[in-house]
Amino acid sequence: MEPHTTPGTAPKIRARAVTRTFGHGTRQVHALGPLDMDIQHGEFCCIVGPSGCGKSTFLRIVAGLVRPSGGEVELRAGRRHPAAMIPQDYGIYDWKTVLANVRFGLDVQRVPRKAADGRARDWLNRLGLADFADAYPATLSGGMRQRVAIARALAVEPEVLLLDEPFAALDAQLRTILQDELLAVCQATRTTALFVTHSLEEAIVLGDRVVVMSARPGRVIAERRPPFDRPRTGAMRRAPRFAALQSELWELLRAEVQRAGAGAAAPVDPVGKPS
Ligand SMILES: Nc1ncnc2c1ncn2[C@@H]1O[C@H](COP(=O)(O)OP(=O)(O)OP(=O)(O)O)[C@@H](O)[C@H]1O
Repeated sequence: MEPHTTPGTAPKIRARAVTRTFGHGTRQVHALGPLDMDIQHGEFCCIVGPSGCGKSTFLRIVAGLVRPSGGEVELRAGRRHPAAMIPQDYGIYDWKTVLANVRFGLDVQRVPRKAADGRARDWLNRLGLADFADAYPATLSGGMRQRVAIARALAVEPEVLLLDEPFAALDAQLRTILQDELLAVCQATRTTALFVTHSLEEAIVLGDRVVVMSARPGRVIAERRPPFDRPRTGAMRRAPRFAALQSELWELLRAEVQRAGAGAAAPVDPVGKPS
């Protein structure tokens, strides 16, 4: 299986010895690291790990929202096509229309209004929201709000997409639909993506690579490459190799949670396995 990456080029994201602590003195929490990670151009990299191990912290460091306490992160994205983040709570603005939300990043980039509207409408079309351009987010379902967040992030044509459990609040059916949509879009645009999830199924469906983190402070303890060719379709979920990899990842995480003791919570998910 070949990941849809460009070989021989410098990594799009390069993290070296990244650590982060929060608080001071006896209240200090060592949240992350030291962590090393390279994410290649066009790669879709999923991160799984016990709850509280520092996944979101790492993503926020890559996004430039949190400073690392030690080490460094290099993100190679141009000013015209920056990194875009989709946070857990979608981060859409309730006082703006759907169209204005999707156009938001383009307004920040000072793209002229007509062009920005055109691009925003194009993404609304692609994500099935064309009829809701003038609606306000409060009138939308959770899945539609999530689509708005995806459309807003993709409208700036980011070179790097950072996603923090974007589908966590959705029901299983909608989650599957949006996974497939995200997969299709990222494959078509060859966007580099770093995706944090608690769901092993989601990680295998979407990832060229699944990185497993230790309990807090999170470090990389394993990585696996789902053995499925691209373009992938949702049908891969029924392949025996899919279930085998899901079980393998589950065992890795279970062992890590046991090693770390009761302080670390197991991930949710594998069908047929305890959560
Ligand atoms: N701003 C903060 N101030 C203090 N502690 C923080 C802060 N942000 C994160 N932490 C702590 O750092 C640790 C890692 O948190 P983080 O949210 O990165 O974990 P996570 O792996 O994303 O967790 P989950 O899977 O449950 O979402 C946790 O112990 C958390 O309480």
